Amino acid sequence: MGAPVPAAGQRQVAKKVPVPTNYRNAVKYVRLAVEQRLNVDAQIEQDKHFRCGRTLVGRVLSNLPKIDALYGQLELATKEPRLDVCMARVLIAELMFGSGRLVGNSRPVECVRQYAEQLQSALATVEANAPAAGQIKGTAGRLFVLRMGQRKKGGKRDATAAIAATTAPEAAATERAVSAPSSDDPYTIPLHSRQAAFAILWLLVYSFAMFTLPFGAFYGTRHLLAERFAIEGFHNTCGSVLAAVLTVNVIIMLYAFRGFREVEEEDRERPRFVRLNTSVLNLEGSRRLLQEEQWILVEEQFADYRAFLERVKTLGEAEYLEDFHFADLLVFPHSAKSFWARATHLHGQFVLQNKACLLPTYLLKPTKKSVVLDMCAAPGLKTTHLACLMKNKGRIYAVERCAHRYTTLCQYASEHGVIKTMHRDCLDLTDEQVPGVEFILLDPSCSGSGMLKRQQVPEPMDEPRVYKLAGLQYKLLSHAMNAFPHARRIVYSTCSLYQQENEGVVHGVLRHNGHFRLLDARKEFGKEWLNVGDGDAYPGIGERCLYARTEDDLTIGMFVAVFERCPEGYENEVYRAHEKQKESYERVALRYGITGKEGQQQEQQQQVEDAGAGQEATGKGSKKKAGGKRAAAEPEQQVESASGEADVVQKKRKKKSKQVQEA
Ligand SMILES: C[S@@+](CC[C@H](N)C(=O)[O-])C[C@H]1O[C@@H](n2cnc3c(N)ncnc32)[C@H](O)[C@@H]1O
Repeated sequence: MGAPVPAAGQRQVAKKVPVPTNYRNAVKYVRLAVEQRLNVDAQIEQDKHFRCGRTLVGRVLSNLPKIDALYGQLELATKEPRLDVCMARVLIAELMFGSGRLVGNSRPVECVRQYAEQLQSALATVEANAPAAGQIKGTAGRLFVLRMGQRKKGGKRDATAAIAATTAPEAAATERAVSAPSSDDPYTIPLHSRQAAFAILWLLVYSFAMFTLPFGAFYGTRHLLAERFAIEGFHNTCGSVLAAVLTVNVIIMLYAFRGFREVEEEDRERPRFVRLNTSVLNLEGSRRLLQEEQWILVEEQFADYRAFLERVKTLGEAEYLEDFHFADLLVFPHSAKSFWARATHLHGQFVLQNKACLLPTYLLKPTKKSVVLDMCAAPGLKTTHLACLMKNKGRIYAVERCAHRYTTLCQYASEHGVIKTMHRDCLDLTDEQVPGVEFILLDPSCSGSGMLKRQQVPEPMDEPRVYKLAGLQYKLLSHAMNAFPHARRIVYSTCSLYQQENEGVVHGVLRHNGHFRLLDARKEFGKEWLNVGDGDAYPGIGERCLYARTEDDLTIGMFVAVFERCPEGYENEVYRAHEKQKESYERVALRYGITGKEGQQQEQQQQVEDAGAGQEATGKGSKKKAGGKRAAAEPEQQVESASGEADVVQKKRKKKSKQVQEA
């Protein structure tokens, strides 16, 4: 088998290296599927010791025609008679369509490895000869079934579809065509249309049930009670109504149950993110550890972020990816949740943390040995990530005011000498207590509307609460900008999707703090990112802030804004515009003999009227502009509310407005 033959008289003492268990197991199932035409799906599912079975076996079966073509083209049957054909299939699949490398030095592995280059060049010919989508119409009915299976089950795609394909070799031969349906295939129904059709169908079924079954239950029970048990009158009616009510409730429960099931299905697309604790483990080490746990690293290259996300959605149950953006983040399928819950022996090296939470820490970009302040630190996931990014050098002050959360923070921080925890209110903090702070992370309490649970069971916005939170967030951000004279970069983040807590707060704070400016977070990030804030409602602000969105990024919802101290003598544009406006208010005030703030009220009123007139004249465009102005005015109002001035100001405004009208 290609292994060097020992020279005459030379004794060979080489120990026989065993073939890795995963490969041996895969060979067993491939043999059953290919030679005996068995559906091994259920068997693999039950084989708890072969967790990566779906991926390994699926990979062979879904590429079987190409693998066999490669096997034939290289004449492996004659050149390597001792190499078992199923073993060859598994190893070629791994090498050409899987991780791209083989584990260990067993003889079959060494044997296939030596053909790696030849296999690579032969693959181009084999792929060129593979049948195109147009050629598969004869088996289109079967392919339709395959597509349904592939799209619906996501992570289970490989094995299920491939095993079905194995039972029909002609269908398997078109695996490539299956994964890229052609527009001229009449059997392909777009996924969204199919989902909508099913939703409507189910709705019809339930409404039909709702309008028929309770009546059936009512009259059936009435009849039964009267005929069989001779119960008439009031008792009969009670029994019949009870039966109808029970039926209604059962239907409602079934409907709700279906809803929960759908949420679970959606969950399945969401990955489990795991961060490396780079203080104790590097990427290479993580690969080794995970391989020992039978995880398979998908080493594909992605053209862009969207292509990566699509691959994440179809991760096999034993596969994982290294993240597209962050080198210290790994992406596992949703089903890995239970593995990570059990794998307590790995919790020191790996940290369960959502990808969105890495945006603020990466964007803070603390330099080596710098002084960082994490104003709202507990439980400390971002703090410990900062410690890793800073390679445990410099100083991180981690502040938390809530006692029990502070205890958790201390536990997390205990491994990182660079973190100094402080149990206090960060609004009382001054530069003397945390000397020389240059970088500030502010991740304050928020409504949490971006958390998955809140998104799955949406509830209406609690406006007074959000209003209050925005006031507090404004106060904290203002404090960050003013209490620490050496602060040069501030990152503000929330796990809220409400603009009031995000762009609104940023706008309010820029307006009153000319010495900090808002950076373009997308540019600062330096990599492809999909979502930014609302630039229509908050021009010059929205488009500079980042959002992570569950529906796109498969993460929790998160907002991030990055501020930088302005150079000497420079003030941010929002502040300058506001100052200019204030001057114009003062001029109005002088004209009418009222105070500056009241002048502002007059001017704003005039602007709204102007916008209204413009809207009438120009339609939609002007309406948007007016909306933008109104939205932009919100944080100002929130600040006033936070300091308890709002009512007084309102009353004064009304009174003076009346006076001016009279004048
Ligand atoms: C969203 S959590 C922070 C999460 C944390 N950054 C992480 O990634 O693990 C907000 C925290 O800020 C704390 N907090 C809120 N206001 C505070 C204040 N004025 N001073 C200190 N901590 C505060 C809350 O108790 C809460 O633990």
